[in-house]
Amino acid sequence: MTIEYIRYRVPADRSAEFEDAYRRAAAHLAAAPECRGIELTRCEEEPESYVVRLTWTSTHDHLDGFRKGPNFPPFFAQIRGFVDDIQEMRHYTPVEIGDAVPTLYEWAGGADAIEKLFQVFYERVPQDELLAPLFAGMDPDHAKHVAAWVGEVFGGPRVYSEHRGGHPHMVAKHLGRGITEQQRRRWVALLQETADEVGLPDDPEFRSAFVGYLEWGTRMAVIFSRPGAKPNQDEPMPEWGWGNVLPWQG
Ligand code: HEM
Repeated sequence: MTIEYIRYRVPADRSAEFEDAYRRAAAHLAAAPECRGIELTRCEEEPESYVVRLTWTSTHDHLDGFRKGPNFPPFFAQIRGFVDDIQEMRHYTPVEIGDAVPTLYEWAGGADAIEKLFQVFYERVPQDELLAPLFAGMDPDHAKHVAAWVGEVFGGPRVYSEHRGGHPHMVAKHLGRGITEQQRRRWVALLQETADEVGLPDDPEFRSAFVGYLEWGTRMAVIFSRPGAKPNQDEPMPEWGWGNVLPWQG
């Protein structure tokens, strides 16, 4: 993850035009898989100063992917008139200083809690008539692997990326499996029941983020598993957060 800061000094009589240009440009960033977010801020003390904060999957993805890809020309066309107003345009690497808000991984109880969830879940799967056939040849360490994946997605250590082939490996494991909508729903329902059974936090904020990920992830798994599906295996690892609600304060 790389943060790019672009600092502008825009004369007051062009500020509305500048903000509109970025509103239009943002649509082309939204279409780019390399871009994970954009924020435009205006200085309160000196309204001529603006800072654009762009989150890229990596500096390489920005420079070699986005800049050379189809979304750059229409993006740049919107903001090219303000290039001379740029005062700084550089990439920054986030420095780990701890976070005021815990990750979903920490809130869930870390690696032990997530492993227990999937251990119990995959003990139940072979007894479920809809799911059992899909998992008949399951790797004996499957629960551990899925726990490593989910832990990483929820903000935990990069175990799956570093030791299990990351996103491309996970995608490959679903290819050609033909997962049905009924099976997807059963997977989600059984995992939620298991979450209750193993005592995963049940506050509304955590559970809404958890179920949000399950809905998204299982629907992606169904898409990957369709006959002839050709998913983009270079997609970066998903990163899941709290969404619109912060952790429960009691
Ligand atoms: C959030 C949703 C899901 C996540 C995070 C997930 C995660 C994973 C991961 C990480 C693997 C590869 C494990 C390894 O490295 O060996 C995998 C494999 C697999 N997944 Fe999923 N999956 C999801 C949904 C589903 C659903 C809905 C189904 C079917 C109902 C499914 C069926 C399978 C099967 C059959 C395998 C291969 C198991 C084996 O033979 O080892 N997945 N999944």
